[in-house]
Amino acid sequence: MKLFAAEQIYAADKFTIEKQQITSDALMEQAAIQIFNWMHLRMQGAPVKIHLFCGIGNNGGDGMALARHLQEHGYNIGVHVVNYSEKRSKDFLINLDRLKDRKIWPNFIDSNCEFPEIHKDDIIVDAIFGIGLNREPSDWVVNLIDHLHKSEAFVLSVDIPSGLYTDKISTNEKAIVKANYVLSFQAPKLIFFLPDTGIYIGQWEVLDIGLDPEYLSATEVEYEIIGKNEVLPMYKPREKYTHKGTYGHSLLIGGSYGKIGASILATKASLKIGSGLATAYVPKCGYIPLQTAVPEAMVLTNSEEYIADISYKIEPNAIGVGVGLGTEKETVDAFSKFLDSNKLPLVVDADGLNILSENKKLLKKLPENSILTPHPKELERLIGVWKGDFDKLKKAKAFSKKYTCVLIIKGANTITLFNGKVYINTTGNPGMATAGTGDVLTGVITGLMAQGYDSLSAAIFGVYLHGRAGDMVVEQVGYQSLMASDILEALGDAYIDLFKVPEQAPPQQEQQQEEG
Ligand SMILES: NC(=O)C1=CN([C@@H]2O[C@H](COP(=O)(O)OP(=O)(O)OC[C@H]3O[C@@H](n4cnc5c(N)ncnc54)[C@H](O)[C@@H]3O)[C@@H](O)[C@H]2O)[C@@H](O)CC1
Ligand SMILES: Nc1ncnc2c1ncn2[C@@H]1O[C@H](COP(=O)(O)OP(=O)(O)O)[C@@H](O)[C@H]1O
Ligand SMILES: [K+]
Repeated sequence: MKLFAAEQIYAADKFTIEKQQITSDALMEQAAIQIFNWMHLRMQGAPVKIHLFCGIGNNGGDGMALARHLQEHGYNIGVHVVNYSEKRSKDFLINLDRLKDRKIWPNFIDSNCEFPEIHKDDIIVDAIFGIGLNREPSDWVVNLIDHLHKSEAFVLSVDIPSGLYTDKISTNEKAIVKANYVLSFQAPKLIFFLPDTGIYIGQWEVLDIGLDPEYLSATEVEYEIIGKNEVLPMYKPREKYTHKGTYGHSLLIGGSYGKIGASILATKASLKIGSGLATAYVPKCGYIPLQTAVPEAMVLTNSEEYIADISYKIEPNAIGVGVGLGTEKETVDAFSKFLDSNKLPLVVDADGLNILSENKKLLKKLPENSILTPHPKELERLIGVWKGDFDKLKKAKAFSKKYTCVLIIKGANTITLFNGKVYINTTGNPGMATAGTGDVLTGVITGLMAQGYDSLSAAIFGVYLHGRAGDMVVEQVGYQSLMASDILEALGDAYIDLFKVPEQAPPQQEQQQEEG
């Protein structure tokens, strides 16, 4: 799914208004009706007090229009205009008049006013700022936001939590509304998926407000979120008259004394994801553990406790290097020598990345389209420290461009970057924050490349399947007990799940379930 920049949303807005020959307030009305329907379906006329805090721009306009619909359906509302500027938008004013026509007199709040009392069982609709925020809110608005938080009432934010910019990090975290739920118009926003800003969003949902679909599909974007719909077209089915040679040979280079488990996990993952053959290249101390733990794999050994040379006579189709590798001087030299002769794009993880960070000149030896899979600390060693997520993305993009590599930034919402584009994964959960899950990912991606997936597809699809396996297995084992081996076991389920159509309960039924 595409993630649009604020300017692209404004442009789509303008295009839709012209094409459909409607007024901008008609579009606002559509947006407000969508929010109203969402609330009405869930609240069914419940007499809960709803406080609507509306700014003076179009986000506030949405709030005013929503207030009118709520009032018409008998809801118990309080409308507060957060009067932070004299420059009120045209559609805000139209909706303010429509409220007044219905004898609803909003309470105007400015720097000198007392804030309204809010009970913790009330509902707050946050329509203070939307995607138009362009400077830090005044102190009294920050105080108001603090007042909203102190009430502990449920916060429903319109479009985005007020106080978040769409393209930079706020300097004042107190100026940002913490939303329990965000109803976002037309498409989710990038900030929902980044660690610095995602913390302000409990849950989110997209409401279709009718922006022109053709315009949106023709609009090129930098950011995309990856779910089942995006990965399904990548899937390569298995044909009847094929054999193990058809599905490639994965080579996993890594392991050192005390870290042989990493090689076991990665090697096993490459087979589990469908590689026809797999070879583990490990120091001799890994021979018996590997042959025992993964009888399906072949094992090549070198040296005793860590790898001191990388040479082999096999012809792998994909190579993953780095898990449990260690950073001994001889290992570094072996890796460097290996890079001189190797032509295959690599999957580099863990100590492979640490060696690259310590010896940046080696980066130039990476074949084009290699995949680097750093977690945030490894990324920092590669690209240096960053100031906030947007700076991180900028630096990561520049790095991926400079070395023509696919960069996978692991974490909640793992981000894959390549060729100036950014793909944000939607699977995975905090249960996966546990030893060895990254090793499994390395094996998964290597195994996909062995089967002929190009680097970018292997990265995006691998990250998706790895996270999906984590999501499926966490339902059985729980967050705390999830271990990397559990993800391995669930990889098959993640494949099968690709072809399951989600069961959608009709709204009526959904309602009954919620009540029951
Ligand atoms: N195409 C869409 O997605 C639609 C968007 N709509 C709404 O329109 C919103 C955007 O509206 P606006 O562009 O009017 O902007 P906002 O309502 O987000 O911001 C309010 C206005 O205040 C000014 N401002 C920004 N930061 C300020 C600050 N710190 N202190 C004082 N004033 C400040 C800005 O210049 C802006 O015009 C969206 O978030 C959404 O809620 C809807 O009305 C329907 C259509
Ligand atoms: N909070 C989280 N939510 C979703 N996925 C997570 C979370 N924490 C970690 N992960 C995933 O788990 C894996 C951890 O990899 P890594 O840090 O390299 O672990 P290790 O080195 O122990 O194998 C990555 O794929 C990452 O995306
Ligand atoms: K808002």
